[in-house]
Amino acid sequence: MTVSAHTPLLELNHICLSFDYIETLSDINLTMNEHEVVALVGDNGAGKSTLLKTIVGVYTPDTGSICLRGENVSIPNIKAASDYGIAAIFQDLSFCNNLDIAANIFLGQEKTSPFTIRNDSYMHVKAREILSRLTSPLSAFRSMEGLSTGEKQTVAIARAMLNNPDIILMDEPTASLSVIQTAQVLSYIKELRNQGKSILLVCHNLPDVFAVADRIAIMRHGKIVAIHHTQETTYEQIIAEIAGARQVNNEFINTESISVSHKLIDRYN
Ligand SMILES: Nc1ncnc2c1ncn2[C@@H]1O[C@H](COP(=O)(O)OP(=O)(O)OP(=O)(O)O)[C@@H](O)[C@H]1O
Repeated sequence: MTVSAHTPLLELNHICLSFDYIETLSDINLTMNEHEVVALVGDNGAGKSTLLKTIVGVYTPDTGSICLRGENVSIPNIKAASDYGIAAIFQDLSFCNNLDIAANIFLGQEKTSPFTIRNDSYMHVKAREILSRLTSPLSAFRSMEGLSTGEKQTVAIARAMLNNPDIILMDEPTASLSVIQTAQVLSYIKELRNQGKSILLVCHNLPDVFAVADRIAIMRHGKIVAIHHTQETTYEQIIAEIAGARQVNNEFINTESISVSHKLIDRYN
């Protein structure tokens, strides 16, 4: 297939996945382009994390296909995803607190010299390079012990950058961060987009979503129910779609539960 300027970097076509006969992902269609941040929003249990895990091969879709630059690919596991240039940062960040930042960036992918001696100097140079690409002031020599949650998130992003992926999937990277730490992580996301990366961002916090996303995809009950360009939508519309409302005469009428919609509007106001 010829790759044109319009061929999406990543394309999910009719992805379906069930757990114990319960459909968790239902006919998911989504594209991502280079230089793009796509936010995936939805209430708890909508299927956002499951979708990220399906893209990187933790789960195999029952039906549907994944295309990279127009080519159908099979991604059986996270290693294969990495080989295809897709990295993921999940919510449960795991680190070795007794090691420094460089060693944690290389965790499981340590660079060795002849005689399998760990090549610490290479790992520090490379870790410094990745951190500076993110514009992070963290030193690769610092111990993980005592890092703040925001600094740990920075190390997780740096670790995802190790194999220079084209696509980075992030599951709630700003959850439980302070205002300043959140701003820092959002600035890294923008920086990665400027470098041409494509980012799929699961995020509950709508101000964060509106701050960085180019497009917003709304998931409800395992389906993508709408996709908007960020500049062409509003908080109210996104909240209404998360809750399952529909617009009648410029008002959002909740077809599923009026109280869910009000609760969400209260949460974000
Ligand atoms: N391995 C699994 N086995 C069975 N059910 C699962 C599995 N993983 C997820 N589910 C179910 O799939 C549904 C979607 O879960 P998922 O974690 O993807 O939602 P989410 O939108 O990411 O929610 P949250 O915002 O709470 O993380 C939930 O009902 C969940 O219980």
